[in-house]
Amino acid sequence: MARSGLNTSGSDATADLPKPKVNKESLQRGLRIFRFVLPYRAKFAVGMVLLVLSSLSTMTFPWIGGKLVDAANDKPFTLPGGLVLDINRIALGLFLVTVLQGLFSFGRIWFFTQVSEFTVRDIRQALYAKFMQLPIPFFEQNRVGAVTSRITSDVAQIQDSFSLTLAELFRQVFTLLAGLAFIMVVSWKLSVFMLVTFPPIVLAAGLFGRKIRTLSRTVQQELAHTNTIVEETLQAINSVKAFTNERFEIKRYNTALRKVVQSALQSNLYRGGFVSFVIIGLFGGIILVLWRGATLVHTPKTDPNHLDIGQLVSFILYTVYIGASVAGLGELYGKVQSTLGASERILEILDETPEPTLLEPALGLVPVQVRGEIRYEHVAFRYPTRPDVAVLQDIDFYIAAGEKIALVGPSGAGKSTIAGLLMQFYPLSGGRIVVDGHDVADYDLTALRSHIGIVPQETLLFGGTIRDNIAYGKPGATDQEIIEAARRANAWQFISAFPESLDTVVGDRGIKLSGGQRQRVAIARAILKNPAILILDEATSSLDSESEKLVQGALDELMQNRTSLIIAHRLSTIRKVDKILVIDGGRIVEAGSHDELSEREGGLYANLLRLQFELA
Ligand SMILES: Nc1ncnc2c1ncn2[C@@H]1O[C@H](COP(=O)(O)OP(=O)(O)OP(=O)(O)O)[C@@H](O)[C@H]1O
Repeated sequence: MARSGLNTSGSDATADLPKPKVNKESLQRGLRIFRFVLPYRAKFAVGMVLLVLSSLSTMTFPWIGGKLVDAANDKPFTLPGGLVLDINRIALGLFLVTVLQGLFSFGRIWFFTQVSEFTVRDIRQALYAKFMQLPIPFFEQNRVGAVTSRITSDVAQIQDSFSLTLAELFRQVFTLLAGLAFIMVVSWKLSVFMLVTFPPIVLAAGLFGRKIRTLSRTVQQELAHTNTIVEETLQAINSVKAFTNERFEIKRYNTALRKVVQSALQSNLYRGGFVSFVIIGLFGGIILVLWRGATLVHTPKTDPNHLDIGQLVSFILYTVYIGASVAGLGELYGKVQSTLGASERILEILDETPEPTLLEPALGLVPVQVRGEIRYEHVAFRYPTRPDVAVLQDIDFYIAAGEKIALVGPSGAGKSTIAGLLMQFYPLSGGRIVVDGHDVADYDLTALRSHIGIVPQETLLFGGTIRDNIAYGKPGATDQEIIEAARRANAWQFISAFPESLDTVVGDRGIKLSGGQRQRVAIARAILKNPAILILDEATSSLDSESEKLVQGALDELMQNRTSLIIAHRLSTIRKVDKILVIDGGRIVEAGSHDELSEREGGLYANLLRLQFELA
C-alpha cells in the first residue's frame, strides 16, 4: 500500500523555528488568534480592570512609603480635607493598599486563567478537528513532529501569553510610565540624572542576560542530544548487542557528555560575570543616584532643589520599579515574539483547506446502498508531492458488482496507488473513476468512504482494547456483533483464550499481538464495517503456514459478496479471482484470468509466476 502515513522524523519541531519580528504586520496577523478570546470577552474585561487596579495599588506603595518616612521626620501628611495622618495611620493605609493589591491580583489571576484555559481548549479543539479533516497530501508535506507541536508547544505558548505575558506586559508598561511620571513630579532634576545613568546599565544587563540564555540553550541542546542517545540505544538494545556495539555506544555517549560539560562551564563563566556585573554596575548606579539624592536632601530647605528625605525614599523605590520593568520588558519582548510565531503557525493550519468530509448537509450523492460496480476510465495520476512523476497512466478497467480482481506487478508499479485512488485520498490528474454509474467526485466524500473497507498490509492497531479495535469498524457495535465478527475472522479463538478476552489491551500500536493476530483483528474490523467494496492489501511479511491458513480463511469470508480489489504479492493466493490486472510502470500491461495469463508465452504474469515458483 502506498505509505500515506506521516513522516515521523523530527520530534523537537519548534526549537529552531524562526521568531517573527514584532511589527505592524506580524502583530495584525498574530492578533487574529484573539478571535478565540471573543466568547470570553466579559471575563477578559473584568481581568483587565482588576489588573489596572492592582497595578495602580502597586504604584501608590512608594508614594505612601515616602510619606511614612516624612512623618517619621516630623512632617505628617495632611489630606486635602485638612485631616492630618500620623505614622500609625499612614502605615495602616499602606497595609490596606497592600491587602487590596493582594485581592485584585487574586481576581486578576482567577479571571485570566479562566480565559486562557477556555481559549486554549477551543484552539486545541479547532486544531484537532482540522487535523482530522486535512487531506492526506498535507501530512506528506509536513513532518508529524511539526504538526503535533502545533497542538502541544505552540498552544502552550499561547496559553502562557493569555495567562501571564499579556498581564505582565501591561503591568510593566504601566509601571514604567507611571513610575516616570511620579519621579518627574518628585524631582525632575534628579530624574534626568537617574535616566542618564540607570537605564543604560539595565540595558547592558539585559544584553548580558540574552547571551547567557543563548549559552544555556546550547547546554540544553547538548543535554537533549545525550538523552536521545540513551533513548535510541535502549529502544534498540537488541541491535546494539547483536552488532556488538556496546563499546561504540558508550564512547558516543561519553563524547556527548563531554560537550555538555564544556558548554555548561562556558555558560557558567558568563553567569558568574553577570552576577558581578549586576553587583558592581547595578548597585553602583543605585549608589550614584543615592549620592546625588543625598546631596539634594542636604541642601537647605529654602533651595528650590531641596528634597525631603521621604521624597528621596519614594524616588528610590520608583527607580527600582522602573529598573525592574525595563529589565522585564526586554524579556517580554522575546515572549511576545514567540507568541506571535506560535499564533501564526496555528492560524496557518486553521486556514488550510480541509477535505470535504463530515459535511452537514452532505455535499453530493449519499447512497444508502452501494452495489460495488467500479469502472476506472483512462485514469492518470501524479502524487501532489511529486508532480513531475507520472505514477499512473491510462488505467482503464471494469469490475462488476461482487467481482474480485487482483492487481499484480513488480514493486513500485502503482498497485497500491490504483486502489487508494478509489478512496479519493488524492485528486486524479486525468480520467475518472465511476462507482455504480456515478463519478466518485459526485459522491459525498464521507458517504462514499463509508462503503469502502480497507485491510492494509501492515495493520496498525490503536492502543486500546481488542474490543475498541474491532469496534472501530462500527462505533457503538454491541459485544454480540463484535464477537460474531471476530468469529468470522478466525480471531475469536485466540481472543477468547486471553484471560481478559475482548478487554485485552493490545499495547501501543498493537505490539502485544502477533502479526497474524493483528491481521485477523483488522479483518474482523472490516467484517463489522460491512462495506460493499473492499480493498485488500495482501501482507508481504510471511506468516507461518498455520497462521496464514487462518488469515486466508478470514479473508475469504470477508470477501464474500463484496467487490474486492486485491493487491497481491503472492500469486498463489489469487487463483480464485475473477480477473487479474498486471501493472507495470503505472500501466495495465496484461489482463485476464490466471489460466489465460499463465499460458501467455513471454508475458509478465507468466514470468512473475515462474520466478515465484523457482523461489519457492
Ligand atoms: N505518498 C506518495 N508520494 C509520492 N510518491 C509515492 C507515494 N506513494 C507511492 N509513491 C510512488 O508511486 C509509485 C507507485 O507506488 P505504489 O505504492 O502504488 O506501488 P506498488 O505497486 O503498490 O508497490 P509495492 O508492491 O511495493 O507496495 C512508486 O514509485 C512510489 O515511489
